[in-house]
Amino acid sequence: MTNPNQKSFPVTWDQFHRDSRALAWRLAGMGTFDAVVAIARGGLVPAAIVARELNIRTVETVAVKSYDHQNQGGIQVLKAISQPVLDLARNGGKILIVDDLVDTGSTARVVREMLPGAHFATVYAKPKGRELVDTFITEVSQDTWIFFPWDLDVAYVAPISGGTD
Ligand SMILES: O=P(O)(O)OC[C@H]1O[C@H](OP(=O)(O)OP(=O)(O)O)[C@H](O)[C@@H]1O
Ligand SMILES: O=c1[nH]c(=O)c2nc[nH]c2[nH]1
Ligand SMILES: [Mg+2]
Repeated sequence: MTNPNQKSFPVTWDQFHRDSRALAWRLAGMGTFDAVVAIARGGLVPAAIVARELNIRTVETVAVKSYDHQNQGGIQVLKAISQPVLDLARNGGKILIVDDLVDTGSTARVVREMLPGAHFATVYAKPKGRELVDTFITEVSQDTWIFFPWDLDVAYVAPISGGTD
């Protein structure tokens, strides 16, 4: 569960939609993208929102897993980028890679190697990985854990004063 040494940054669906739209607005000023590559699973939601806003119809996925709960393990590529999208990139197509966040940058580093000329965008960024991202919306400190709406439920919370109700 939650690491007590970390700050917590819970994000609602509403806020995530707003922040993803803000990312789309920022990207809209950067020309036309020929395809979006979502880093599954976390990148699927912002990629769908950005693709809708920017009218990008070619949507590809790459599946990379680096965390079990909040523990980082080795990077595993579970699904590679399809050949037609790699060919598009090789022939000069403009590719947008989208993920929900960059933390240590391990995931970003691996996916960037697959598509060296692509534009890498995330909604949130932590300092260690920030340099690997071309465009992001909100930075949080390295000791913050971002809780995404798909990992949350509505639940009781104890009062700040420490009482029980
Ligand atoms: O910068 P890093 O330290 O690599 O961390 C960031 C990555 O970690 C999370 O994915 P995770 O591997 O947990 O898989 P998920 O997207 O399926 O939740 C998140 O969605 C990013 O892809
Ligand atoms: O839900 C998540 N929140 C985070 O802050 C994070 N960092 C890496 N992977 C993460 N997943
Ligand atoms: Mg991920």
